[in-house]
This record gives sequence, structure tokens and C-alpha cells, in this order.
Amino acid sequence: MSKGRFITFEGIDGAGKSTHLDFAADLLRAQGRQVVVTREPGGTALGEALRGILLQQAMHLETEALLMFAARREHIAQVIAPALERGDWVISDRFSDATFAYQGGGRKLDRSKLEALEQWVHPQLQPDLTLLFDVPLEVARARLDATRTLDKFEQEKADFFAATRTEYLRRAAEFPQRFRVIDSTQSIADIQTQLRGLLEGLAA
Ligand SMILES: Nc1ncnc2c1ncn2[C@@H]1O[C@H](COP(=O)(O)OP(=O)(O)O)[C@@H](O)[C@H]1O
Ligand SMILES: Cc1cn([C@H]2C[C@H](O)[C@@H](COP(=O)(O)OP(=O)(O)O)O2)c(=O)[nH]c1=O
Repeated sequence: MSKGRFITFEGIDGAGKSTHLDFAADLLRAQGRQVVVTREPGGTALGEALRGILLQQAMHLETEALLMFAARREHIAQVIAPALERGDWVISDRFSDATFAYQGGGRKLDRSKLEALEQWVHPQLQPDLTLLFDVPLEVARARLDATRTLDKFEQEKADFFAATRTEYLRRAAEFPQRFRVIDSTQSIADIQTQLRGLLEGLAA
């Protein structure tokens, strides 16, 4: 049985990552892969309940980080690890890079605390490929304003998203072997062409 792969989609809110999840999954299925599409916070019954709390309620910064990792622990145990062991491919709409970017970059929680949690919750597991959908803040904001009612994170101010984006880009530079930065100001069609190339490269 061939080994499964773990792919994560990241970016600030409104960057356009969710738009491409199903496209990527369909592309991999057309290559004969079994694909599990999931998300964080969420992906399990407990994780989805925590998501409801995390996206609506104000709380202490460290509580927020701990709950993100608690949801992630359950997600790995119930969904991600079993799928990879079966040889399935997993596409997750966000994973730990989001905690580094949002709670670390955006909210300024000390990175060493997040690294300790990451070491605890998934010492061995890292994505094989992380697609970072990157756009200037004004573009992301305009896309969000045009489409939906904003949750707790989406209501944050520009400096929060600037710091979140900066931390994402810093991590992309720190882990260049797994990160690919996608210029998400391109048209959806152009991004899909790029995604096709990236996913075919991973399948080879
Ligand atoms: N490349 C793009 N060009 C123009 N609009 C886009 C693009 N990508 C996404 N959008 C639109 O922007 C909005 C937010 O996209 P979404 O995928 O939900 O963002 P995210 O999941 O990153 O928060 C949606 O209305 C979507 O149709
Ligand atoms: C996984 C994760 C998400 N988040 C935030 C980022 C998003 O604003 C929010 C939910 O992510 P997302 O699924 O992108 O929301 P949407 O349904 O609006 O596309 O949670 C964190 O702050 N830390 C994390 O570790």
C-alpha cells in the first residue's frame, strides 16, 4: 500500500484557501487516490464543538491556544493518523501553522509555548505540503466583506492580520521544503493551474 500524504491549506481569512479545497481533492481523486478533506479547528465531533466556542467566545489567549491544540489532538487521533495509516491522502483546511500565525503572530503568544504544545501533540507529524494562500490585507478584507458575516477572528483589525500574515511568511521561509506560497491575488483559474502542477509534483 502506498503511503498517504498530508496536505494543509493556510492563509489569512479571505485569502481564498477554502475556494480551492474541493478542486484539490477532486484532482487527487482523479489520480486514483482516496482523499479525506477536513478542517481545523474541527474535523471531529469534539473539534467542531470546540470550533463553535473558539470562533464566538472571547477568552484568555493561552486558553485559546490550548483549545486549538486540544481539538488538534483529537483530530489527529480520530481522523488524520488513521487516514494516513490506511494510505489515504489528507487535505486539512488549516493545521498548526495557523496557531503559530494567529495565536503567535496575531495575538503575540510566545512562540516557545506553541513549540512546546506542538512537540507534545504531534512530535513526529508534519504536513508533506503546506499551501500558503497569500494576499495583501486589503484584498482579503474586501473578499470577506463581500461575502459573509464575520466571526471572532475575522472581526480583528488590520494590524492583527498584518502580524498573522508576517508570521505565515516567516514560517514559509523557515520550512521551505514543505511550504509553497501561492499568490492568491491571481485569478481562481490561474491558481488552479498552479495547484495542478504542485499536486502532480507531490504525487510523482
Ligand atoms: N483568486 C480569487 N479571486 C477572486 N475572488 C476570490 C479568489 N479566491 C477566493 N475568492 C473569493 O473570496 C471569498 C473568500 O474566499 P474563501 O476561499 O472563503 O477564503 P478563505 O477560506 O481563505 O477565508 C469568496 O467569496 C471567494 O469566492
Ligand atoms: C486552526 C486555527 C484556526 N484559527 C482561526 C483562523 C480562522 O479565523 C478561524 C477559522 O478558520 P477557517 O476555517 O479559515 O474559517 P472560515 O470558515 O471562516 O473559512 O480560526 C486560529 O486562530 N488558530 C488555529 O490554530
